[in-house]
Amino acid sequence: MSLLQVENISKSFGGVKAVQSVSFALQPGELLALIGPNGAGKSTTFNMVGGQLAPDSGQVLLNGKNITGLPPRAIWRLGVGRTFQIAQTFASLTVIENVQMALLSADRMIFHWWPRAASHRRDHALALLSQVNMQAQAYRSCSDLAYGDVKRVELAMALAHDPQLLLMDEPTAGMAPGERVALMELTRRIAQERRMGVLFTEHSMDVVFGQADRVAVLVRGKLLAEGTPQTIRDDARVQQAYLGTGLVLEKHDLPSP
Ligand SMILES: Nc1ncnc2c1ncn2[C@@H]1O[C@H](COP(=O)(O)OP(=O)(O)OP(=O)(O)O)[C@@H](O)[C@H]1O
Repeated sequence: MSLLQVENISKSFGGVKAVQSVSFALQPGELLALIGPNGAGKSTTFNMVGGQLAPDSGQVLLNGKNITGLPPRAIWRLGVGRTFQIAQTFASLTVIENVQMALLSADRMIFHWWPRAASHRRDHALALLSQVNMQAQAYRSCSDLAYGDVKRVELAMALAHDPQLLLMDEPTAGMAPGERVALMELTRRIAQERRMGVLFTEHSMDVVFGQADRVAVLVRGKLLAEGTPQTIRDDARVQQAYLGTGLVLEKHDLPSP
């Protein structure tokens, strides 16, 4: 049984068929990149998995359980974490306090709020920070961190409720090329260690082709191709789909296999 099974999901907005009968699966420990030109249906697909949107038809299964159309909080409770295009941390709190807040939420104690967070599961928070190599900066304010470090804190926060599946919406947006690859290498290592699946949308081809185990390509709402980075980079239909979009998908720009 797959960790995530997406079966023929579709979504229209008025007359716009944003996603049309898209299917794919994701296994534990695997990184699957969802790519495609602007308006291809990536965010819509992503939001149907996370519960922000309900599909018009089709279904989403998590470990065989039908989660189609459940609200985001219920899907999160079932083990689906999420990070956002713009990192969601509290700038006024320290790094460790941010992770402690995430642990309070995971423990259903969020309404205890401050000052409980300061003492809540400090060791666990430090262990999560050490997984993202941020332990040494635990007591710094989040507002003092470089953006790449904020993204790592956000990753530690997403791990606080021990997700089986992590949804990452353009995780490397706004980051420098070296930082992008480092963040996704770290994510990849954590995913393998925890046997956590990762579904991510991404525009940076160095990240997609260097880090994803598999790549799914959406074009105008349909799944055009799905396979290993090698298969996708050699697929003439994918090359064609990217022509004229302003996005680069050329062999000389991609890392060697
Ligand atoms: N809430 C909405 N109302 C109306 N149309 C929408 C809505 N959300 C998305 N669409 C349309 O659905 C199509 C798919 O959009 P979507 O945002 O899923 O694409 P995307 O691949 O994520 O694009 P991008 O890379 O630009 O973020 C587009 O034509 C978009 O205009």
